[in-house]
Amino acid sequence: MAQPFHAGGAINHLQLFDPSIHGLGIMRTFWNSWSELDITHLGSIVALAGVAPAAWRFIQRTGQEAWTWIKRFFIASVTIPGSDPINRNVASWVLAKVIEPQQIRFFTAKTEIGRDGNEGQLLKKTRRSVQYCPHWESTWFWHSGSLFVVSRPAESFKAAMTDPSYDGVGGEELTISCFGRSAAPIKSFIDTCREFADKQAQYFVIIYARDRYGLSWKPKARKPIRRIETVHFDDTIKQELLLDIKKYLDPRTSRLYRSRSMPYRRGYLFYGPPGTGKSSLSTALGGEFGLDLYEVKVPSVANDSDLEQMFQEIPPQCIVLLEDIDAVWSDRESETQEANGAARSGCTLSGLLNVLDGVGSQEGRVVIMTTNKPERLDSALVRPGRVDMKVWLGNISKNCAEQMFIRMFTPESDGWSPLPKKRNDSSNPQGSRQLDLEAVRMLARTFADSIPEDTFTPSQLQGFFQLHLESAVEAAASISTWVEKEMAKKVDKDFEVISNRHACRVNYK
Ligand SMILES: Nc1ncnc2c1ncn2[C@@H]1O[C@H](COP(=O)(O)OP(=O)(O)OP(=O)(O)O)[C@@H](O)[C@H]1O
Repeated sequence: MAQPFHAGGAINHLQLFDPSIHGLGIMRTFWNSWSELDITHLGSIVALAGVAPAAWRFIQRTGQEAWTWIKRFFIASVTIPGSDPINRNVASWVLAKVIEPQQIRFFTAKTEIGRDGNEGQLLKKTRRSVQYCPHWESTWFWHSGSLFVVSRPAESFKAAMTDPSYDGVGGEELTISCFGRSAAPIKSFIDTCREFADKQAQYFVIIYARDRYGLSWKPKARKPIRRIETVHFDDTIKQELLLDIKKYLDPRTSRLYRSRSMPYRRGYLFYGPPGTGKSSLSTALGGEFGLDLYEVKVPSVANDSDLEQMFQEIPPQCIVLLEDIDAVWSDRESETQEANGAARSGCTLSGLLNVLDGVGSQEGRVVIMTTNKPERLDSALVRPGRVDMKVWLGNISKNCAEQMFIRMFTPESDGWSPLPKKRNDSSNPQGSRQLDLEAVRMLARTFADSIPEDTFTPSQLQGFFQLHLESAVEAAASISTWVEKEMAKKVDKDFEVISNRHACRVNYK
């Protein structure tokens, strides 16, 4: 009998699925044992799976194309650069009002640094708190009757996360889009975000610093407001300073300056030994007047154009803190300073004067310069118009030491008492006895009597309090011994030089 012809030895396609020919019988039995699926359908499924990715790519491309057209004709959008303060305002609003209520499940975790926390816990690496930053690329929400989309590129978020000082809010370019042919709803949305941020920020000062590449300003820390009363120095000078800044920030002053063609700016110099509160006072002023703080570490500035760039990007109405301003030398003093091994900034004196006087500086900023070495400053830098008020922050006076003691041990509403815990006191299971404010005041006077006038820095005294925080009585009793020990220590040369300046500070002012 003639056999059917098989081209190229190929078998008939019906025979291909004949279980008796290829031993597929076992597989078929297996399939049938747990599924109704016929093995002959497998080919179609495999073919479909092969087509699916291409189909998905097609749908995506079509979607993107459609989205581009929708954007072009039906969507308004505003892009906010990562370094702008509005960026942080919008990011905070989106986090609080959209992302958190959605109970997002995707986070980036990193060890929290530079935050106030439980000091004891911070000593153990494994106990350091973890910061969880919600991970989102774009989010949709309704606001005041309009549909909004806020998106941020994932790449810039990843880059921000590698910055150890990043606190997880803002700092990446944001694009806000809304359906409609007008950007007005977006502008009103941004106003809402700013009001929201203002309300939130009333308890915090935001400190901006250059990112690690020196390319843009980044929020470095959000510090709880430090009350100005917690920075101890001459009360009269403190009141003068507060009044001066208040008057300067008054909108009428800005109008008056402008109408008389005067540059609207004000400069302050805080000078004194290390640890006397120059940085603390600057942060406290930020809180007092609701201003953000832009920190420039002068010795780290690479060159004049970097400094100029920094100043151009600083918004109006903020504090610009130029720390360690003595690192800027004029050409004539360069050789002697270098021989002394002093730190030198990459920017020059003329570069600094240019940014202080430049167009960008006339926008209501408060410029604060700090130095430990006022004698090194060029007279051109501290002339009126660049520095309008000089504030000496020196070693602590008896009066300030007394105030500091009262602040440290004033009984608080949480039931904490400034007395040592009495061991085995069964009548008082919590071991605390109340010490009223009058008793604290009396101890403060005894304490201050033991402190020599203008000898220790406030930070040294703070160090002492850190050892005796549990008990006002113990602190008052231990101070004489501490003073003796500290006095016996070798006095640092630099301190002597600065202390001598104190004597001629009246001339300096
Ligand atoms: N006048 C002060 N009143 C209260 N606390 C102070 C004062 N001066 C310093 N301290 C405390 O000492 C620490 C260091 O203060 P701060 O950094 O402000 O000093 P500084 O003068 O800026 O020092 P440096 O010149 O080294 O930068 C802070 O924790 C601060 O609380």
